[in-house]
Amino acid sequence: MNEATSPVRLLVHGASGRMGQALLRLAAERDDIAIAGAVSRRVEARVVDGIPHFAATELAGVPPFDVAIDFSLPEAFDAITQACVARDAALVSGTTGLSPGQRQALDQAAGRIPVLWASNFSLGVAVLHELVERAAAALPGWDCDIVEAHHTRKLDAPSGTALTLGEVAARGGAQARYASLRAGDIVGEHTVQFTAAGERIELIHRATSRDIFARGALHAAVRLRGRPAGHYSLRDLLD
Ligand SMILES: NC(=O)C1=CN([C@@H]2O[C@H](COP(=O)(O)OP(=O)(O)OC[C@H]3O[C@@H](n4cnc5c(N)ncnc54)[C@H](OP(=O)(O)O)[C@@H]3O)[C@@H](O)[C@H]2O)C=CC1
Ligand SMILES: O=C(O)C1=N[C@H](C(=O)O)C[C@H](O)C1
Repeated sequence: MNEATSPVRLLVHGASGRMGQALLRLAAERDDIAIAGAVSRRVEARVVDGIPHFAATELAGVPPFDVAIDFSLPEAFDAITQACVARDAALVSGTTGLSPGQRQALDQAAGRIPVLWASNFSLGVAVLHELVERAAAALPGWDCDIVEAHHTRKLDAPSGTALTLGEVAARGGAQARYASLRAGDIVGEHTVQFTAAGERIELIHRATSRDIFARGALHAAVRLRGRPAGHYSLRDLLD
């Protein structure tokens, strides 16, 4: 079996989390992915459903892997980036709340390995980017406000998606303001609102399942394996 036909050996970083659990469940349904290992801050069981689990402190000792998918926390991000560079493996990350220094480190890593970081792995948000840029360019002088709502366990605000939408609006000439709501178990909602005297446009994306993010990340991982070093976007890897 050559690399093109063998399953992608995947390391899931942040495995015990909400996203990590969705990734493990959905990866198990695919025959083009083999889970090489699962990493969390702490481990309670060494092997779960045949998958070896490792604590963050054991990252250097994980089995060989082709791609790591990281949905963890900013404080865990440097270690997985370095581990991917050390193993010459690709990195797919959705961790939000990264510092400017961490974004720079990601750019440096992209000089050595294939890297894809996205604040949102859903197809709907990718399309929302295009709509927001067009609306911002077509509505000079209108107020642009980005309102995001998430579950109460989310640590960063504004959300990574909101900040990216703000960057997209800026490309169209709008300067966005942000508002954040934390309530219940909301998976993730983003409203981009353009307002002028007497009228208003609202562009809304509502995620109701984390599976959409996990599927997007798994899709990216399969398509990133074996590519040259560089910084890739979801668009680069779409079918
Ligand atoms: N880009 C996107 O599409 C999406 C991005 N996200 C982002 O993904 C990240 C994770 O979200 P979510 O799954 O809800 O978070 P959780 O809090 O549910 O999970 C965090 C995970 O990171 C692990 N972790 C914490 N510290 C370390 C460490 N030092 N080393 C290794 N692992 C560590 C935790 O392990 P332990 O349980 O042992 O503490 C846990 O497995 C967030 O930044 C969130 O904003 C979320 C959804 C979609
Ligand atoms: O933490 C989450 O849950 C989410 N985080 C991402 C973000 O910060 O934009 C994506 C999604 O909205 C869910």
